[in-house]
Amino acid sequence: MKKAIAFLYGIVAYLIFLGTFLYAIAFVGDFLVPKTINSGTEIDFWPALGVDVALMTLFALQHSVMARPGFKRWWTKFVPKPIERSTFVLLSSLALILLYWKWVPMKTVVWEVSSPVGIVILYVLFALGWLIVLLATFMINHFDLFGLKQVYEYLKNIESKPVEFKLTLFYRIVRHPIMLGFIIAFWATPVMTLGHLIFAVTTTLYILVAISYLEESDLVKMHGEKYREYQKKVPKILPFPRKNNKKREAHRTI
Ligand SMILES: C[S@@+](CC[C@H](N)C(=O)[O-])C[C@H]1O[C@@H](n2cnc3c(N)ncnc32)[C@H](O)[C@@H]1O
Repeated sequence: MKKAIAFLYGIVAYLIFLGTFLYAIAFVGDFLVPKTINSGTEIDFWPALGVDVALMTLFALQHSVMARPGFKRWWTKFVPKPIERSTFVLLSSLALILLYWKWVPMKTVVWEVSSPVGIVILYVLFALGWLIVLLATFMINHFDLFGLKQVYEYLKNIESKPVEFKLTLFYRIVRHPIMLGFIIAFWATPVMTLGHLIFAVTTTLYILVAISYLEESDLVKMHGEKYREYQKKVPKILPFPRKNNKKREAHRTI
C-alpha cells in the first residue's frame, strides 16, 4: 500500500511538472495561455522589479539548495528516499506556478524584429531551444530526473542506482545542453520587452553561476577524474571548439 501511494505520488508530481513545463513554453513565448511574461497589469518599475526578482530568487534558491547532495542526505531523514526526487520536482513546479501567477509584466519594448524572415528565425530558435531541453533530459535519463524511475523501482522492489555519468549525443557537444536550450528559448523572441529582458538576463546569470559553482563541483566529487577530463575536452555551454584545443590540435599536426 505504502509503495502504491509513493508511486501514485510520483505520477502526480510528474504530471504537475509536465503541465508546468508546457505552460513555461507558452508563458515565455507570450502565446496561448491567459497569463504570460507580458500580460497582466503594469505597476511602477521598482516594485515590479522587486516582485519579479523575488520570484526568480525563490525558484533559484529552492532549486539550488534542494539539489545539493548534502541537503539530500539531510532531508531524506524526513522524506522517504524513493519520493525525494518527486518531492523536489513538485516543489520546483510549485515555485514556477507561483512565478507565472505573480509575475508583474514590464511591457516597454526594448527591441523588436519586424522582418518576417527574422521573426521566423527567432521562433524556430525558440522551438529549437525547448526541443533541446526536452531531448537532453532523455540523454541523461528523463525518468530519473523527474522522479518516476525511483518510485517505479520502489514499487517493484528493484534496487535504485544513481544515474551513471553520460556522454550521449548533445553531451558530447556541450556539458550543459539542457541549460543551453533554456538560454536559447529565453532569448529568442521577436519582441523583447523590459520584463522579458530582465527574465532572460537573470536566468542566464543564474544558470551560469549554478552550473559553474554548484553542479560541476558536485559532478567532480561524484565522478572524479572522469569529469575533469570531460571538462578539458567538451565546452561548458557554447558549442564551439576551444582556442587552446585548436592550439593543441595544431601542435599535434606540426
Ligand atoms: C537538470 S539536469 C541538468 C544537466 C546539465 N546541467 C545540462 O544542462 O544538461 C541536473 C542533473 O544532471 C546531472 N548531470 C549533469 N551532467 C551529467 C552527465 N554528463 N551524466 C549524468 N548526469 C549528469 C547532474 O548530476 C544533476 O543531477
